[in-house]
Amino acid sequence: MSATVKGISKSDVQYDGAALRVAIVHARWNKTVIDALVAGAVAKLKESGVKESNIVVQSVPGSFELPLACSRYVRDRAYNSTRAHVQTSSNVTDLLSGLSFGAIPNSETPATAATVTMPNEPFDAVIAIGVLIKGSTMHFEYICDSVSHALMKIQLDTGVPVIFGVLTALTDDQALERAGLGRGEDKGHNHGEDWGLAAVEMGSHVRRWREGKFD
Ligand SMILES: Nc1c(NC[C@H](O)[C@H](O)[C@H](O)CO)[nH]c(=O)[nH]c1=O
Ligand SMILES: CC(=O)[C@@H](O)COP(=O)(O)O
Repeated sequence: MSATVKGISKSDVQYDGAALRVAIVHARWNKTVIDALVAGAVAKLKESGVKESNIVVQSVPGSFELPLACSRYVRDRAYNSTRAHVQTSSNVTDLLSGLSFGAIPNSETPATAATVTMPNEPFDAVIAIGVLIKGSTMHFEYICDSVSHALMKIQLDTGVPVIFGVLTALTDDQALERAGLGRGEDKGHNHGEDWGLAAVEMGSHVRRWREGKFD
């Protein structure tokens, strides 16, 4: 039996991630697999030159929560970059940008004279990581379908790449093998690595396209 034809081919371009900011939003269901996938993605991001300080990792309860979280990392960051306010007396650390935030000014706590608008660099790509394993009900099907469509909508609506890192496995072994943790002779391949590389490539493409470079 010939080897499978499946799998992604290597890009003939080595994309440089040095200037990129990437968010990884991951679910917490099926932790053993999730942890391997996240580690694989982070490893390839760093190998591609993405600075550790430019990699934000955020967890959510389950895959069903991925779209809302990803939309906030994409939409708020991209559309509300002027809303970021930094006050001298910071009391809240904003995980999104690593800046210390005072309370966002409002009628009770108006912005102080020291409030400044800080550049709030948007993320170049967001990697959504989840592991769905089929159970005995239709819950699996409904989550897989709704989450995949929602993540696609976010990226098309915003133009920010949302890498689909959601495993939709029918068995534990299918999930384990796709994280390089196969229990048989063939350990499988860690798909998280592919997602890290995809984030760097797509983030680089979007930057070039934004500059009008389509060559
Ligand atoms: N069964 C799995 C879930 N289920 C939980 C949902 O994703 C969601 O958190 C809950 O319905 C509350 O809204 N999530 C996974 O990521 N993987 C599963 O296998
Ligand atoms: C993906 C799921 O939600 C699934 O694991 C839940 O299992 P069950 O269908 O047996 O409730």
